[in-house]
Amino acid sequence: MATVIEVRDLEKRYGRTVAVDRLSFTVRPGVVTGFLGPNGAGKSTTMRMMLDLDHPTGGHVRIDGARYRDLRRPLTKVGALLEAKSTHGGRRAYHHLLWLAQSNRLPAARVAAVLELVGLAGVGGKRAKALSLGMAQRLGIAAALLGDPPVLLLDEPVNGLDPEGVYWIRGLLRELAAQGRTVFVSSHLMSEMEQTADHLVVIHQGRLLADTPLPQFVAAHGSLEAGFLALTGGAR
Ligand SMILES: Nc1ncnc2c1ncn2[C@@H]1O[C@H](COP(=O)(O)OP(=O)(O)OP(=O)(O)O)[C@@H](O)[C@H]1O
Repeated sequence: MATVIEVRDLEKRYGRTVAVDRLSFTVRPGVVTGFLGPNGAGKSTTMRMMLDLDHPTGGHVRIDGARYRDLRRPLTKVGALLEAKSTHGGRRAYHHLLWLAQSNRLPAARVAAVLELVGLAGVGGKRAKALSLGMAQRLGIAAALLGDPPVLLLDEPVNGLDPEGVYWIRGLLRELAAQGRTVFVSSHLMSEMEQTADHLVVIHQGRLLADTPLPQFVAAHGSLEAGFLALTGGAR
């Protein structure tokens, strides 16, 4: 269950744009690690490279020493939420998950279990295009949990959730971490991170600004917001 993700000297250039600039950090099990940075900081690019969806121009990511693409049954090792609205619009929520389960040799019973877990038990028959953004986020989280993976990578999972949904996901992330999973969650919402994360990885313009336990970060800067603004130059 205890899986470590190592990001080493990771770099991604798009022409002259350096989206990710020699980034190194380690994501550890049993805690929620918040991946924080302003819009355009390079969070999504980093997460795509963690999942081998994008090729680094330098450095690498290892999940318990392996590249994502070399994992034998990826859904049972790493669950990910990137684009909540990437589901085929005409497909019903239940069938979307069933297709994922069957194509990954996961028991069909997991589908009902994860729909229940994310609070979508009543709407499994709805087509994806009929789901609100909040429901689509929940469906994406259900897909991430399908293989009962020790690692969860979630890109802005709070987007589109109402206050009840935000409260729910906070509890879910804490529970997943308490189970010993490695939980890596990106956000540009500081107040949300302050209430959810145990550990922070802060980036700006593709570079690492901080890699520290949240309480230490807050103690050093007064608040997460003050520290974040000071580090990213927003307070100037
Ligand atoms: N496919 C691409 N081609 C060119 N530039 C890109 C591409 N993808 C990302 N970028 C650039 O790389 C930088 C980092 O983008 P990225 O989407 O990773 O940031 P982010 O931290 O996830 O931002 P947000 O919070 O807005 O999603 C930005 O300058 C962006 O314009």
